[in-house]
This record gives sequence, structure tokens and C-alpha cells, in this order.
Amino acid sequence: MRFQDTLQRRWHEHGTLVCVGLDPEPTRFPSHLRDTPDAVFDFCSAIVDATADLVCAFKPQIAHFAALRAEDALERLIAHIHAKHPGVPVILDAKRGDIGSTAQHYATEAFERYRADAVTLNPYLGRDSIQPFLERADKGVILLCRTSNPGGADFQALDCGGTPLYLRVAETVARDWNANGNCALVTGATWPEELGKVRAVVGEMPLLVPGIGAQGGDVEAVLKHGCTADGNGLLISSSRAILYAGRGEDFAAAARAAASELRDTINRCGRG
Ligand SMILES: O=C(O)c1cc(=O)[nH]c(=O)n1[C@@H]1O[C@H](COP(=O)(O)O)[C@@H](O)[C@H]1O
Repeated sequence: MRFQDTLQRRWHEHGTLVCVGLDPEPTRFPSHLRDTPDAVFDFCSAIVDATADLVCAFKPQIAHFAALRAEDALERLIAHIHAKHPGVPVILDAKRGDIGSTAQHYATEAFERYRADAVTLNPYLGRDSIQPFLERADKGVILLCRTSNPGGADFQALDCGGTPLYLRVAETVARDWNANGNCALVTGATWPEELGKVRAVVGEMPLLVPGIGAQGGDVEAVLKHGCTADGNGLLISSSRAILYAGRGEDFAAAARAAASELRDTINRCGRG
């Protein structure tokens, strides 16, 4: 099934906008897992199994695995999600971006090697750098637009003929790059008013919104500015606040409680 269809199904049939980010940091694992041979997989798969019914997507962050030489654990983790929780899409957070011939290899990496349903990309190199991904109509192409970090405005807010660069990105993606209906944008929870400006430009396009939890984004403000008219349209992503909600043997139950609370807060704050 296409990424955009699985996402719609999670929003409408499972009533959740929560995306759990999978960012393993072994120093923060519970002590009983820290020195086990397959700790990264064991930790992440326990979080996945404890939260799958509460999420609209999982988002593993590739650097967290690569830095630990744990790419094989990432491959097995994504295979585990597909096998045990079919219908939950996996977004590979890789933020790739390169000339077309190299981009082709990044597309193969994301969709064939890792079997991700969607990937985050940096649009800075322009259309041809994204083309190999856009052509995969069944896969989600999630482009950085207004990132959550403090320096996000350094370039993204630069004036481009009366419009900030991030809105130019939003306009271009919505108008020119989305012929297959498989594009989405990253807009950080830490900039809710900009999120609203992006929403006004892109119609119903899905927005991936990191920055809730550890980065301090406000759920209510995100919903006020970012929801579509039917109360959907967002993947509100949290990693550390869910993954490391507990430090003991009950870490997975603690993660479930944190994800459940986030889902309920979102639903209480007025989605659909
Ligand atoms: O593309 C992303 O996922 C992303 C974009 C952005 O603007 N800000 C941002 O924090 N992220 C990612 O989202 C996750 C946020 O983690 P927490 O702050 O722990 O919830 C990290 O994996 C970041 O790499």
C-alpha cells in the first residue's frame, strides 16, 4: 500500500497523530540491556512492540544506528515492524540530498536496503536531487522546510523576493514536485506560526512535526496552526521524551504511557 494511504488509515481508523522517533542512545538504556550483544535491536523493538497501536508512524534516525555500527539492527528493526505491525509506516530519517546519480543510490538505500515507506530529504540541491525519490509514487518523500533547531532560521528565513525561503520550498514542493501526491514537509513544533504559514500554502499535504517533548514544542499551538480541516494532516514526532521515559526494567511500559499521554493530549486539544 502507498505511504500516503497507510498514513490516512492510521489517522482515520486508529485516531492517532503520534509518530515515535527511534533514536537509540545506549548510555540512556536501562542497565539490564546496556551490555547485551544486541542491545540496540532489543531496546528499539521493545519500544515498537509497546507503542505500535498508539502511533501513525515510526521514525528511526539513521545516524543513531550508523554511529553505533548498528545498521544491521536498523534493517532487522524495520523488518520487525513490517512483520509484526503491518500497516504502520516507517519513515527513515536520513535527511539525504545529493546530485541525481548519487541520489539514486540513496533511494535504493532507503527503499530497497532498509525497506522504509518514506524518507526525510534535504531539498537544498534542487529538483534533480529529489527526482529518484519522487518517482517512487508508493513511497513518502518528506522534505525539510522549517526545521525545529535554533539555527533553522539562518537560511530558511532568508528573504526570497518578499517570501522567506522555507515558504518558497513549501510552494515549490506543493506546486511542482507533488505530481504523485507522495510529498510531505518537515516543519518543527518549535515554530508554530511558521507551521501555520506552511499549512496555508500546501493545503492538505502531510506535515512531519518534530520538536515536541525534549525540544519543548507546544502541542496545542501545533494543532491550532497545523491541522487540516478534518483534524489530521500531522505526524507529531517525539523521540527522547518517549524512549527514555523510564530507566528501569519497565522502560517499555513507561514509553507506552508517554506515547499514550501524547496521543490523548493531541486528541483532547481538538483534532477532529
Ligand atoms: O527530520 C527530522 O526528523 C527532524 C527535523 C527537525 O527539524 N528537527 C528534528 O529534531 N528532527 C529529528 O527529530 C528527532 C527529535 O528528537 P527529540 O527531540 O528527542 O524528540 C531527532 O531524531 C531529529 O533528528
